[in-house]
Amino acid sequence: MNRLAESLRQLQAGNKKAFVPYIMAGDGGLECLADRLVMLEWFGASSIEVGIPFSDPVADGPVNQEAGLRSLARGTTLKGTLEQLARARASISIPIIVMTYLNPILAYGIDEFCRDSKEAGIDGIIIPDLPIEEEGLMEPSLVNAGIELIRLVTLTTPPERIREITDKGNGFVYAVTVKGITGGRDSFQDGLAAFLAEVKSVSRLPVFAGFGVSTPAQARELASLCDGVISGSRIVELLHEGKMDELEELVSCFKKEKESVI
Ligand SMILES: O=P(O)(O)OC[C@@H](O)[C@@H](O)c1c[nH]c2ccccc12
Repeated sequence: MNRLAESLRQLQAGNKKAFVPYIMAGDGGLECLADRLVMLEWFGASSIEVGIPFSDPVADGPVNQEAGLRSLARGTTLKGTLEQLARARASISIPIIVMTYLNPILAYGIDEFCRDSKEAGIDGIIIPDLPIEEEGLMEPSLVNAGIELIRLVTLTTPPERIREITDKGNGFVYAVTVKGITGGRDSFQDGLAAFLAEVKSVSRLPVFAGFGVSTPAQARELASLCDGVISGSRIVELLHEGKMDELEELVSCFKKEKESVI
């Protein structure tokens, strides 16, 4: 069983919610990536989503876009990121999920990317601009490398397509909770509870929800409707501003809850 499947099994067995922080590789310098991953695991992250900077990140809001630009300005490459992830692998045990648009993979070479990702100990991958109709392009190499493709469903995905998407793979499904791009929101969209209930009812996979989670209270609210939450822009911001106490408070929000119950 791969690390991601095992982690999902443990969460379910322990009746625990997952908290998945997203960070931009190379923001703050690629040399600090491994330390940041170790810190996030220590704070209580269940998995970590690592973004590859890209010049045209269509799903990203301003905070993530700026982090990507800072990272690119420092010369971050996909190759360099995979090397740092390989180095980090020895020090962390939780799953690593890479988020990248398709173009950097095509430029790197699909087979080479899957091979090097496997060697780096990457467990899953999110490719927001790869529709399921085009997955054939990547699938054999990913399967060969034992890397799970994490697929997205959104508020506008019709039910039959949600079923089709969640019938695939052995990871989790990423339920996007807003109509729009990544970034903080004051409140969640109307109809969100019904949407997540629908995804949960058709999905054989655990359902993780993301987009717009910036506070522990929002994370708890959302987690009551699904199996885990993903938080990106706020994490990126707190790291950039060096607000480590607040970062710990957010990342550990389910861990603390659990401990205080005991
Ligand atoms: O930033 P938010 O609103 O907290 O959402 C998570 C998000 O940043 C992260 O999962 C992500 C970053 N870039 C993406 C592109 C597509 C899908 C997801 C993402």
